[in-house]
Amino acid sequence: MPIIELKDVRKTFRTPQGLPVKAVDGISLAVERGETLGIIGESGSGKSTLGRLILRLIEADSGTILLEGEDIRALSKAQLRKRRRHWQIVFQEPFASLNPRLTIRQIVEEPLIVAKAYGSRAERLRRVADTLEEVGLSQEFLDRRPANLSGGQQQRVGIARCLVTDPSLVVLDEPTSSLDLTIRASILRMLAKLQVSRGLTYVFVSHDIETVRHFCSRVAVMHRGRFVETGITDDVLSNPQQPYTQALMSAAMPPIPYTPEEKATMA
Ligand SMILES: Nc1ncnc2c1ncn2[C@@H]1O[C@H](COP(=O)(O)OP(=O)(O)OP(=O)(O)O)[C@@H](O)[C@H]1O
Repeated sequence: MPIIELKDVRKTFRTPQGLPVKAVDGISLAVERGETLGIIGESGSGKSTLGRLILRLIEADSGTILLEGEDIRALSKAQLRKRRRHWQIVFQEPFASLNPRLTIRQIVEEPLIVAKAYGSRAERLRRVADTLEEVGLSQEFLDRRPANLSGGQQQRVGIARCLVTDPSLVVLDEPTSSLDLTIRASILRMLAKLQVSRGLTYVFVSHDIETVRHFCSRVAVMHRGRFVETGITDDVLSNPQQPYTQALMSAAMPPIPYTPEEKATMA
């Protein structure tokens, strides 16, 4: 059974002038457990909207969305709140997505409190410390606040907050595009390791073709709310069949200079 299954999912927004924008226009897809599906496309093609629809962070207009076999559009708000801890998202801008008034400990503990399923305070705090360690942040970060962290450290906190509830599926929405190249590589390497150690499934939204090439087993190319091409990443990116993919590739940035060791851990 695929962990994610979408059938003919649609979402139309309205511009301030009232004109319809078909952000997601009839998308069907299946993602198997442990896979990383990359979604690429230019700005405005609908990638982030699709990522949010998959987790029901926004409501679809029509279509079916099954996560682990469960029809999430049919869940009540209360049921969805309970399930949400299994299906998480990491956002592009770590600082904007972290509450500046809270300490790192409070930020990472919050999803555990909301879920009401992780034991006593002591058990929760142990889980927080363990998860922070897993993303490379020592105990000394517990009492700091987001503003006192670097961009890379903030994103590690964002990832810890997402992993602390032990999810099976994570949508990564441009998780490294606000970071410097070297930090980007170390975060991607860590995400790749966590995927293996935790058996995670990733949906990776990105406009960076080279990152997708190294990080994703399969890729879907999105244009105006539709998939124009999907397949094994190497096949699609080495031998694009559709004119849109070819154009996207030729407009791509030069390859990021990953070291051979980084490539090996990200493959
Ligand atoms: N809340 C909203 N209200 C109105 N229009 C929206 C909303 N969210 C997205 N859109 C529009 O839907 C389309 C798809 O946007 P989306 O953010 O999903 O694209 P994207 O491929 O993720 O782009 P980017 O790479 O710039 O984030 C765009 O035309 C966008 O302006």
